[in-house]
Amino acid sequence: MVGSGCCYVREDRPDAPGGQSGVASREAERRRTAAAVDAPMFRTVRSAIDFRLRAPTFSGLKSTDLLSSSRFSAMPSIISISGVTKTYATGFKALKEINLDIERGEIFALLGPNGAGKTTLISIVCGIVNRSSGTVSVDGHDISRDYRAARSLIGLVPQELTIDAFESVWATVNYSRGLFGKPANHAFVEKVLRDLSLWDKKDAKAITLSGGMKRRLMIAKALSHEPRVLFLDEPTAGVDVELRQDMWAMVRRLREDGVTIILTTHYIEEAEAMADRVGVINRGEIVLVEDKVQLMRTLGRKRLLLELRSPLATIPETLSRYALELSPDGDRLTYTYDNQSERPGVASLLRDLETAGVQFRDIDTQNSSLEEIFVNLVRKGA
Ligand SMILES: Nc1ncnc2c1ncn2[C@@H]1O[C@H](COP(=O)(O)OP(=O)(O)OP(=O)(O)O)[C@@H](O)[C@H]1O
Repeated sequence: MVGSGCCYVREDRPDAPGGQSGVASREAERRRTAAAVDAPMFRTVRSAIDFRLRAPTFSGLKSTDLLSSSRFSAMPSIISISGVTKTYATGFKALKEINLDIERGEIFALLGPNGAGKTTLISIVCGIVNRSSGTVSVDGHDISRDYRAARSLIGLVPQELTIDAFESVWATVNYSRGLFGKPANHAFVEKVLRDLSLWDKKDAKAITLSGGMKRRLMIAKALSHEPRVLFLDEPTAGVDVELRQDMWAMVRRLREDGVTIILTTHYIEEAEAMADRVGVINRGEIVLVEDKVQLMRTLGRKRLLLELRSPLATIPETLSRYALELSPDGDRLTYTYDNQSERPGVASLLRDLETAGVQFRDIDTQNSSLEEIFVNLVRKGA
């Protein structure tokens, strides 16, 4: 998970043994943040902003599919990641030559199994982790040479809660805005709190908020300095279904306001519900970047379910070319086919069923979910 960022450093809790007072704690956070924002550039690298779509090729897709899949390709990318690698001090290669462009105004879901490198990649873009090689730019600002400008465009919502328990909602968000050197703007902060349904809690101390409200407060904090890009690391981990849907709606509203959103999630349904594009990372490599709708069309499978009038003991020999599955009770036949497959079609199956004397009382089709596609991709790359 994304760890504590430069502006989300873990605060010393006043209630912790030996903890600081709220004021001292805020002062410590201010100093740490200022130090991080002023930190000398990690390394000077030549900016290599490349506005071409650089989706990696995937065996199941034609390059034309990839090129045509981007609804945003006419606009310059807001984040451009080029040849980024990361080798940790242990010698572990967490990222291997990552090339990825995030398009302006999109919701991009970065999916991958545990340890795939999602957090490492996000942390590099946010300037929390140093890359070993490669370049990253945010809206044209190189994250090394132009760190302040790049960082000020980014809001980061880490998975861990990093809020001062004894501070009010109002103070938390206004203070966070100040950390980025932005002048006070109470009207803006009010709008953020209203949009996140936190306005009636503005005077409440963070400790009195529910888990879901705390999570929304983290988002308000991340939005306080009016970033153009919002990173959400597992935004709905441990959040109930109703709140999850509220958060999805909120993220969509942010996108309508022109904020680009990059989200990591283990809930594939979340990516399916929200993302414009999906990137899959596995073992430090991006194995796929694709428009979600296109992905589901191209890699998705369909299933034809036939409820039989009378159970079958075995599948008739004349139907063997269809690779049908018979349910254990013999009541149902399932025919799975790729959307783009050259296998015999449904019409010929229905004809052959009739010839074989197999009658059915109901028929249904199902599309495979993004989850199935994801599991297949990760398994292939394993
Ligand atoms: N500081 C570190 N030193 C050495 N290895 C690290 C360090 N941080 C992360 N790694 C390793 O790098 C790999 C990628 O970790 P990362 O946290 O980026 O994965 P992730 O995709 O975010 O995983 P998860 O979904 O579990 O959060 C993992 O194998 C992890 O153990």
